Amino acid sequence: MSQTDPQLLDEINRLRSELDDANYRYYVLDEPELTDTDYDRRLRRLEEIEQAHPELVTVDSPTQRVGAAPAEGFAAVEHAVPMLSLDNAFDEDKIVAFAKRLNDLLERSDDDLAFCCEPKLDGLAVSLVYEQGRFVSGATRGDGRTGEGITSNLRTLRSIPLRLRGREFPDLLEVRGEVYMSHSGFEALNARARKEGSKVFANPRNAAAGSLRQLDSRITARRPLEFCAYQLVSREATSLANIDAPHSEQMKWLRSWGFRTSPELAVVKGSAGVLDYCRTLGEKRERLDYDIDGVVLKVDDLRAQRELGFVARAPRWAIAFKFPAQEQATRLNDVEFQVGRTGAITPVARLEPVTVAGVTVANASLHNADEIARLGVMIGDSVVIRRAGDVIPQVVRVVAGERPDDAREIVFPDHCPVCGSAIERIEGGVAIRCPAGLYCAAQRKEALKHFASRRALDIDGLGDKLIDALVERGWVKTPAELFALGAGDLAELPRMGEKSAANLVGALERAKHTTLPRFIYALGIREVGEATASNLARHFGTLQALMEASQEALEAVADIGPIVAAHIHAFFSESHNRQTVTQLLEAGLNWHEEAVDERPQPLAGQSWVLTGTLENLTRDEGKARLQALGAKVAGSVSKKTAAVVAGEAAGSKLARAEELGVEVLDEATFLARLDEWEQG
Ligand SMILES: NC(=O)c1ccc[n+]([C@@H]2O[C@H](COP(=O)([O-])OP(=O)(O)OC[C@H]3O[C@@H](n4cnc5c(N)ncnc54)[C@H](O)[C@@H]3O)[C@@H](O)[C@H]2O)c1
Ligand SMILES: [Zn+2]
Repeated sequence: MSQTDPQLLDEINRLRSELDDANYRYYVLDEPELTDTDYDRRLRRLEEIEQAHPELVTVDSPTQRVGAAPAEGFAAVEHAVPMLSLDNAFDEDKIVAFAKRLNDLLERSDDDLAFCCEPKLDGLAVSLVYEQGRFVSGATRGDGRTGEGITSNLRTLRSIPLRLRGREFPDLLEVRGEVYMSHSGFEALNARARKEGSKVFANPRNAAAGSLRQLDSRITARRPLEFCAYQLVSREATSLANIDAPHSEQMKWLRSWGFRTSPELAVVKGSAGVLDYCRTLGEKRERLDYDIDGVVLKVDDLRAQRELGFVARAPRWAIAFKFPAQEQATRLNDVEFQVGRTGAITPVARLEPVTVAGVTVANASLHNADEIARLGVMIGDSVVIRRAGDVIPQVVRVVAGERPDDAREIVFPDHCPVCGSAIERIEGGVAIRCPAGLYCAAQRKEALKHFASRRALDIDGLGDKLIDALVERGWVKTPAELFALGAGDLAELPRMGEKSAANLVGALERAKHTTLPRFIYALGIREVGEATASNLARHFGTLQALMEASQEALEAVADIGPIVAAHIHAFFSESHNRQTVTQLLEAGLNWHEEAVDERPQPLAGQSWVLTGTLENLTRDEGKARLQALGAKVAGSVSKKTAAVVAGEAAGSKLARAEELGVEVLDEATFLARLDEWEQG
């Protein structure tokens, strides 16, 4: 036996220990550190060396094994038929070579073998066992021979039938498939986690694995997991005519028994058909609402499958064509703060451009300060970026051990990077925003659209497109400038004749005479809707008094809590906003300050309760109309309640009202009374 190069032995040992480590992190902890690309590169290198030196292959080498041993805490479940991995093809040549190899083994002369192609879902493999059509046990793949018993967790997935449909199923049946999480489910789960400060997952695969391998199945039940079946493993004689039916046929049986199978499944001929399928699905990948990392192609003919058999860790009759990875590592060059259309300020990562799943990525979202703290990221770090479908690329983690000496802390601004207004901190200081909606260039369009809208200043003819054009031309920077527009200028805009220009000038002139509630609402103060604007106007009487109100004074207003009070206070504390108000008054906006108090308040001092579903108006509208008449709207019924409005399917509140003898109005009576009161 020849002497083996000690350096090569070193490399083998290092690769094996790195891969063992990566497997443990990936399959057991659901917290990989390597990107899949780095993992695959190491595995391929090890395979290469072992191929050249077969004498160095050991049974426990990562090239010979599947997954990782089951984690503690779960019952070990032995698989009757081992659950294997798949061989990979990273380029088209390898597909052609694969088809050729099979044709040689099967002694076929033409490249026209039928393959069943399916997306390779990026989740985790599970096995489900059915006895007499009932789901009796389910397990993860584990190390291929022994998996983790997770029956009660799997029972919570709605796409796993607990009883099979129809009758033509074997008495003992094993079905395999992938448990995964859709992009939308994943985004929703992470958004909730960010809000609650709980664990944020790096990608849908980790989220699916972490959710499924919970010791408490109530947690699994709340996670948006799906199951897609991809293999029938029958363990027993069956009443079905031909258990050797092609794989694609068996997928149809699974569907008839109530399983979901991939809608993309197709049977194609030869390597040309496969490559065609892979290219088409590759283009479609972007539009799917779930992660796929490639295409699995399986020989469709079961007898041929049996003839081909298996190698150490994978069947010989199937291969996975891998798409470009959705995660890549790159350098974080800088962090900039972007002001959104509605004033939310978000940190954006400026990256060393990197190709992720076929697209160059130079920016990624960092969400907020909490997310940055969670990631522990600094400028200069090497970070892993993930891009999937049309979701904005995300920074999912920092690559450990690669922080340069000159790495810098990410510092949040205290002034808006666009307009310089003092920043407002909301939601416990996690989110920040620029409160100068009508002043800030980043928010100009949205703020003006709101300002001109029907329930605000109601400027007839000033639609969204027109506002976009005015802002883009730089003609209108502040709302006051709207009132300086001349008919001559306006007539030059696209789709504006002289007549409509003159009409708009007239509408602007009319809009100057408004009411205080409309004016307050038009300012676009965060969380100040129409009802709150009316309450503020009624409470303070004048704009001046509102602008000078302290936080406590604001909290004393009906239905205003500390958060809304803080928004209002921050708004009027910002000098740019005060300047906007002054400019509007100078432009001629006016109202009768007393007008608000002149409205009748026949329900002053009364407490009302709305319950059930109303047909002709929303709860909020009902509430706003009652408040405008002076009533308070409460959430529970007591002896002091003046009346209860009971809509469709009213429950305990209606019962309580009846018990206390409180007056109950149905919707029709309520609407009729409202009309009467409002007309005075
Ligand atoms: N980043 C890391 O540290 C790390 C560690 C371990 C593994 N990995 C990743 O996992 C891959 C290896 O994982 P693997 O051993 O699970 O094998 P695999 O992902 O290459 O293929 C086998 C698996 O494919 C899945 N699959 C999806 N759709 C299928 C279909 N239609 N038919 C059959 N199977 C289908 C099943 O879960 C099956 O177990 C690596 O290539 C790497 O990308 C990454
Ligand atoms: Zn700003």
